[in-house]
Amino acid sequence: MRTSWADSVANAESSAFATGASASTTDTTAANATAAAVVSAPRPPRAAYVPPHLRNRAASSELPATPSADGSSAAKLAPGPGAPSGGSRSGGGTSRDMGRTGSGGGGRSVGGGWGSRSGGWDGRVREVNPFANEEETTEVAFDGQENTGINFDAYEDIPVETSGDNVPPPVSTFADIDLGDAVNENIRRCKYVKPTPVQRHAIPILLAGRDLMACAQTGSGKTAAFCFPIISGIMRGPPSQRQRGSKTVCPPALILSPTRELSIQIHEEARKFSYQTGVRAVVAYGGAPINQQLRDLERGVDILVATPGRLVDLLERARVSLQNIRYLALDEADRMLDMGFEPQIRRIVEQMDMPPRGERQTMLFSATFPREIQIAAMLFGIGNDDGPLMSPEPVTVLPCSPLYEMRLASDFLFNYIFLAVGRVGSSTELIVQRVEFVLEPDKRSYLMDLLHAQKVNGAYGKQALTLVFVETKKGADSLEHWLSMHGFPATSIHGDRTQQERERALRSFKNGATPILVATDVAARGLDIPHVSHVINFDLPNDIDDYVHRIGRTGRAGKSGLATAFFNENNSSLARPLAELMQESSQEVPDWLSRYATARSSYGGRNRRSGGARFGGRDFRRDSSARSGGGEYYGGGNGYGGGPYAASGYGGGYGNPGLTSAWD
Ligand SMILES: Nc1ncnc2c1ncn2[C@@H]1O[C@H](COP(=O)(O)OP(=O)(O)OP(=O)(O)O)[C@@H](O)[C@H]1O
Repeated sequence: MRTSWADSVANAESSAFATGASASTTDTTAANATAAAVVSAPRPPRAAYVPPHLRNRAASSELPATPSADGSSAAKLAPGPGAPSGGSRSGGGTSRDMGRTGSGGGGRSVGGGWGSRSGGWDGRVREVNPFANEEETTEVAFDGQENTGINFDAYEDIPVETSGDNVPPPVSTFADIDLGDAVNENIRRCKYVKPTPVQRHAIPILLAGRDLMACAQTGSGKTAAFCFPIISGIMRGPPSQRQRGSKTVCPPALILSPTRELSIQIHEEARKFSYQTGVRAVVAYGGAPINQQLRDLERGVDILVATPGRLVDLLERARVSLQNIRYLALDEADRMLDMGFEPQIRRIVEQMDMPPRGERQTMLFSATFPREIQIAAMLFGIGNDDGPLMSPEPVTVLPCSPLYEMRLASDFLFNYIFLAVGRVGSSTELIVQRVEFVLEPDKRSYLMDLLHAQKVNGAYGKQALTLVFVETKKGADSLEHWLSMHGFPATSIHGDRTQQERERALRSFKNGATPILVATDVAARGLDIPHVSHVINFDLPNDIDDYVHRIGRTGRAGKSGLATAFFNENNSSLARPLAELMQESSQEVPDWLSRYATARSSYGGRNRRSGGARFGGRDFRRDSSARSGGGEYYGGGNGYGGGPYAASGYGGGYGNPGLTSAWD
């Protein structure tokens, strides 16, 4: 068995080599790049905020060009959100239809059409080239690798489901979407040749101004799927406003994510996508000096990428106002709506000055959505323009119950479109999954065998990174120490490390200095680290969705990867969903795991997110039993405290205070 591990490891790693670097490969971390932007760059002179629509004009106050009559791009998709006619959008901000009606056309005329956006920020604030650092380091670290090995064909036969009213059709190429010359140039710089399936579907939906709940597999390009339409909408929209003399900024777009590192990463991506468009992205997250972030905000912000805790802080200090928000994106949305984040999210979205749903455009993205969130979206108010399909009143809502989480989701969306690329919560077949039965005391020696196999096979180095997930922060420290003592260069990331330490660890992992990263769930979601060829679940999580996100740190952007899990009695509640997931992803399920799964089902054990009967691949507005309020999920009227979810220990993952994920 161990020999087969070694083979798998070797195969996965040579395959990682063979497939080459991802489109945006770099061996510098997002944090590094951020630091480069913030620290190394010469500090630009403080400047008054200049809104995007004015930034690419000559210093003399030119009038906007006459709307272009150029029909050449008329056949292309153009953003719907508030697309103005005649280049002016003022006065249109209050109706429910704000940003909903445009079907293209008028918006492109601002400033004489996309072609006239020469790019660049206001002359007084220098925009650092987000690609410069990357190009340099890419040459050094990944010499000889080009972005040609990305196997996006692997996604081609994935079933796609969309539902909702009047779903805009997907596009086939980036050329089919009128994102503008500057964004197109950035797509080229990113070396994106064609849109991934989630991008093909989501971008037209979002450009049409519709709310969206989108689920697509890890590593399939969701970040660009929500960033491109936001950038494009901002470029075409009204200028961002700020009262003269006020220190409060009012960005038109807010992207929330659950961890600091993910926020940094999204910000880096947004900076690339918006380079020379005049759209300015700023990041704010906890653990870093707030003064620096305040100064950055003062220079102007169109897209604020933030973690919820730090955002609440900024709102309380009145340094940010949400009154002009037109685009709200929740990345890792299911996590953001989970118990741990709920108070902050509800506060941000409902209790501050953010325009209500219907007046802003809301987008929820994740690789996993528990079915309760989908059902909630259906039940409480996103059914259609006339309002909720069902009144929420008859249902008892207990805080800390899944229904509470469901209500939260529904509070955000308006007449949304549901998009599922692949089965909701599924894992890509690009990841080879192995599960080994390993008793607790044997785990370290098994791990050692795996790592030795990698070393022996000669693929141990910069381009073959191994991510080891453990359950606790203490466990992470201890395993890191143990590995280092045994000659394996390792570092760790978890919630007890300072932000500086976390960013340093990530950097040294990414650049291969310490090719083993021991992590808690703080690194489970969203992080896009090139060359992670092996994810080891040293401790399995309690929740199958967490497993999906963890293993999704490998096998990204069409590349293959390997995921190994150590399973024992302590993980028996995960046996069934794990076996199902593996089966669905065409993986070999060991007999002993199937037996565990069967035994577990026979006495009713079930992981809350698995739900046995699957929550996958469909919009729950179509589920008549749910619609009627009866059936499996609403029967009993017990406020969701028990039923299928009780057995799995709801909240046992992130709800466990021992497993802090740094969300601030
Ligand atoms: N159209 C494209 N062509 C080539 N590469 C792409 C394309 N779109 C995205 N990528 C690359 O694919 C990788 C994964 O993208 P991204 O991080 O957005 O995935 P994701 O779906 O958000 O994953 P997760 O669910 O783990 O958060 C990134 O390196 C990104 O640059």
